Amino acid sequence: MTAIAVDNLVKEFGDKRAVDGVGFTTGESELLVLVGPSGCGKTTTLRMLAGLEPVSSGTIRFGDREVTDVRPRDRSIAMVFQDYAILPHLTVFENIAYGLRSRRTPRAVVKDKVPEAARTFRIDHLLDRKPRQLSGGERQRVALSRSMVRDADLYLYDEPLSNLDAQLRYSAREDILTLHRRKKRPTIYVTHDQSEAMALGDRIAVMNAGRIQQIGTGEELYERPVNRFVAFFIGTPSINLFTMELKNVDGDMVASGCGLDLRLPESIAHRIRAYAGRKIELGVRPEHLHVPRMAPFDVTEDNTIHGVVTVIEPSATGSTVYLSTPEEAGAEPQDFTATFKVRMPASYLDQEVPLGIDLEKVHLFDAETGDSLLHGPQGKG
Ligand SMILES: Nc1ncnc2c1ncn2[C@@H]1O[C@H](COP(=O)(O)OP(=O)(O)OP(=O)(O)O)[C@@H](O)[C@H]1O
Repeated sequence: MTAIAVDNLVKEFGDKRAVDGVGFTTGESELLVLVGPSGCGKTTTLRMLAGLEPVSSGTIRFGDREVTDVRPRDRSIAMVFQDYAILPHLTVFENIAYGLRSRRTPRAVVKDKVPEAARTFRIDHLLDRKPRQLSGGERQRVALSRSMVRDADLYLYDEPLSNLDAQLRYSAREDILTLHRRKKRPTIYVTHDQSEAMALGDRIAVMNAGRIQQIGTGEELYERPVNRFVAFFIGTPSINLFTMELKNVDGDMVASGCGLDLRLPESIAHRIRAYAGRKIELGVRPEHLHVPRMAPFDVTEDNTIHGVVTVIEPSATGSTVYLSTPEEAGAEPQDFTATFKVRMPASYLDQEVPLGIDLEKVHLFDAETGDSLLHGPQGKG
């Protein structure tokens, strides 16, 4: 079976570099998600893979075969677009069969495969309908059925769920995983939604400004982001970032700033002594802030942040609490977020509370470059 290898892919539109040296390989049955903010070059990368957009430079290989300049129809690709590309004048059956017919598939095969795919996606009772008689979710499943009937070397999805409401999106994710598990072929899935990326991807490539910032499993990206961008993009609510200075205080490494002096544990300190005197951003994920009496570690003045509670938002699993560092802390107040597994009573609103920071789990980034001091090319982890 075919795996995909993309090397140093560049796309320029005039003097705009939309894709700037993208490279990755996929496993033979891997689902790789490209995720990133609007305009970062995801769709352009996908269109180059499909052959719909010529590359400015770089190579694309499907297994042993270089396809960089091969026409789209000779690439053996099945693609599901954001707008599903469903033909309004054809019935559901004919829409699903479209790719097979255009490849001159024998009638008997079409007659078998189309209802089978429609059954998989629970639209077999709609085969005679026209697209205008379908709901958004049903149309989306027509598009999935159409890619199901094809035996392609590569499956591509461009934000196929963005037109669906939240509930349908969850069930459609399952449909996509069903299709992927049946096909066991490399699949590239584009989305701007990090939670969708986490739910679907075997691995995730986070893109920004035309480049892949990091590729890894959801867990790797979440726990070991190589830079501030990845740390901030992955995870909801986003990681809290505090601009601070690293100090060596009698051999201890202390992160100082925003009214805080945080004594970093030796597990982190020994990796960053060379950075003493440098400006950093300290990243704390909202779930790594703890009410002192419930913290799984000792809360002391070396790991405490004080915050005035500004908003308490109940969530399915507890509460999300928005806070601001108190004014008298000797620095500009800074907003930050904490998530708790329990409901915080409304009586805490406008109150100042101490929270323990799990310093074993913090992230440190060079304030200038945004690179992690702990993970990736600059770090040792
Ligand atoms: N045909 C084109 N001509 C000129 N510029 C283009 C063209 N297609 C894309 N671009 C530009 O290239 C950049 C990347 O676009 P692309 O559509 O790949 O981003 P994206 O990450 O998929 O964004 P979105 O999530 O909004 O679809 C954008 O700045 C876009 O304006």
